[in-house]
Amino acid sequence: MDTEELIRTVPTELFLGGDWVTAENGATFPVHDPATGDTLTEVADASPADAVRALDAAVAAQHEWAATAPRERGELLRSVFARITERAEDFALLMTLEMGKALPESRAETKYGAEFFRWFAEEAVRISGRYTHAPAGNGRILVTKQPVGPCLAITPWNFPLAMGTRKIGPALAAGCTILMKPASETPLTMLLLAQLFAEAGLPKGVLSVLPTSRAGAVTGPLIDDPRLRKLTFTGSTEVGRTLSERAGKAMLRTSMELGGNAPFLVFDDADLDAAVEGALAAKLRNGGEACTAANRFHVANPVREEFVKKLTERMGQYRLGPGTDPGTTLGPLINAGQRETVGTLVQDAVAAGASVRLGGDVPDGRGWFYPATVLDGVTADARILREEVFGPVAAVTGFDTEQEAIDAANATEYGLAAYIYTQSLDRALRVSEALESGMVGVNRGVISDVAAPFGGVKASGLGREGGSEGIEEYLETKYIALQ
Ligand SMILES: NC(=O)c1ccc[n+]([C@@H]2O[C@H](COP(=O)([O-])OP(=O)(O)OC[C@H]3O[C@@H](n4cnc5c(N)ncnc54)[C@H](O)[C@@H]3O)[C@@H](O)[C@H]2O)c1
Ligand SMILES: O=CCCC(=O)O
Repeated sequence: MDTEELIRTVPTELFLGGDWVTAENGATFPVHDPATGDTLTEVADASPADAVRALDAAVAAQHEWAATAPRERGELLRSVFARITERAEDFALLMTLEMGKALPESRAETKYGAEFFRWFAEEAVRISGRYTHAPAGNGRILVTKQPVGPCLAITPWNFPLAMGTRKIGPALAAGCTILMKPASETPLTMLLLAQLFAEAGLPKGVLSVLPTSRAGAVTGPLIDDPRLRKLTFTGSTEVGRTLSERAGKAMLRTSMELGGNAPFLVFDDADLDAAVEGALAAKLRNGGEACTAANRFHVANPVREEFVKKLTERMGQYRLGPGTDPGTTLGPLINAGQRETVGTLVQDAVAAGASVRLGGDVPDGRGWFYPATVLDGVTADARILREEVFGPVAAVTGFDTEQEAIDAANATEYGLAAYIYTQSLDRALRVSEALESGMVGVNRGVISDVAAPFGGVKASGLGREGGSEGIEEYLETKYIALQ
C-alpha cells in the first residue's frame, strides 16, 4: 500500500477485547509524522472507563483462554506471525511514518517483531513442571505452571512492533489475557497488529489495544484493580520506578525493561575495522533510539585516534532524511523534546572539553532531524557519560588499563547492554564477567535475538524477555504435595 491508502485504512478505534469501538465521548488524539511534524491521523483516546471495560473483557476470557490447548494458543501466534510477514511492507511503512526511522530499520524491526510470535508459538507447547520425591521419603512433590492471569503491557515508541510482540507473544502462549497500552506517539502499529489478530480468529477478550493520551490516568486504576495480575513495562527508568511502586502496593508480578547507558569497550588488540562496524551497529541501529544503543565508547589510548578517524568517516556516510525516502539511512528523532535533549547533552559535553569530530548542528527546516555526531575527548564530568542520549551521538573517551575500562563501564546506574572488542578470549570472558550488565556483546554490535534472554540489572530493570526465560514471566509456579 502507499502512504495515503495505509493511513486511510489502518484502524484508529480502540480494540476492546476484540471489538472496534470509539473512545468514551468520541475522544481522539493526533499522531504525528516526525519527519514533518504534521498530523498523520487521529486515534481514539481511551479513557479510564474504557480501560476498565477492557479489563472486564480480559477477566471474563481468562479462564477459557488458560484452558485452551497450548497447541491452539501457539497456532494463533503462528498464524499472526505469517500475517505480519505477508504485510511486512505495510508494517515497515507504518512504523517509519509514525516513528520516523529509515525504512530499512523498520523492515528489520518487522522481521524481529514477528519472530517473537514464531518463537513463543513454539514455547507454548514446552511449558513444563516436575515430579519428585521428598528427601525424607514421606511424600511426593508435583510442580506445575499456571498462567499468571490478566496482564497489562505498557510499551515505548522506539520499537512500536517488537516491544509489543515481545510481551503479547509470551503472555498468550502462557495462557494469559493481555491489555496493551502502546506509546501515544506510535499507536498505529499495535492497532494494525490487533486487526491481524482479529482476522486470525482471536477469541473475545484475550487482547485489547488501548491508545491513550493519558497514560497515567488510564493505567493507574488498572494497576490498582485486584483482578489484574501482572504489569509488564518497557520504557524509561523514571516511569518504571513510579509504576513499580504502584504495582508493589498492589502486589503485582512485574517485568521492567528500562533505560540503558551501554559502554562500548575497544581494547588495543581489537580488530579495529570490525570494531568500527560493530560501533556503527551498536550506535546507529534504530537511529540511536534503542535502549541497547552504545552511549559511551571507551577506547584504549594507543588505538583511539585511529578508531575515531574511522568511526567519523563511516558515520559521516549516513544520509539524514525522511525515513520514507529511498537512500535515507538516518531518519528524524521522535519529537522536538528528544531533539532538544540530544542537543543539550552534546553542548554540555563540548562545554566540558569534548571536541566535535562530526555533526553537532541541528539542520534548518521541518522535522526533528539531528545528524550523526562524533565527540572525542569526552571528560568524566560530561552528562552524556551518565545519561542515556537516545540519539545518533557517539561519545568517545580513552583508557589506559583493563581495570580502568571496566571501572568506567560500570560507573553508571544502568546495566542493560555492554559491548567489548578484543581478540583475546581470556580478556573477553574476564571483562564480560566483570561488567555490571544483563547482556554483553563480544565482537558484535547487535545482540538482540528472540531466542536470548533480554533484560538488565541495576536501574535497567527486572526480568527477562525472549528466550526460554520470557514465558516464565507469565507463569506462576504451583506446588502440589502428594502422599
Ligand atoms: N530495556 C528495554 O527493553 C527497553 C526497550 C525500549 C525502550 N526502553 C527505554 O524506553 C525509553 C524510551 O521510551 P519512552 O520515551 O517511550 O519511555 P517512557 O517511559 O516515557 O514511556 C514508555 C511508556 O510508558 C507510558 N507512560 C509514561 N508515563 C506513564 C505513567 N505515569 N503511567 C503509565 N504509563 C506511562 C508511555 O505512554 C509509554 O507508553 C528509554 O529510556 C529506553 O531505554 C527500554
Ligand atoms: O530499545 C530497546 C530494545 C531493542 C531490542 O530489543 O533490541
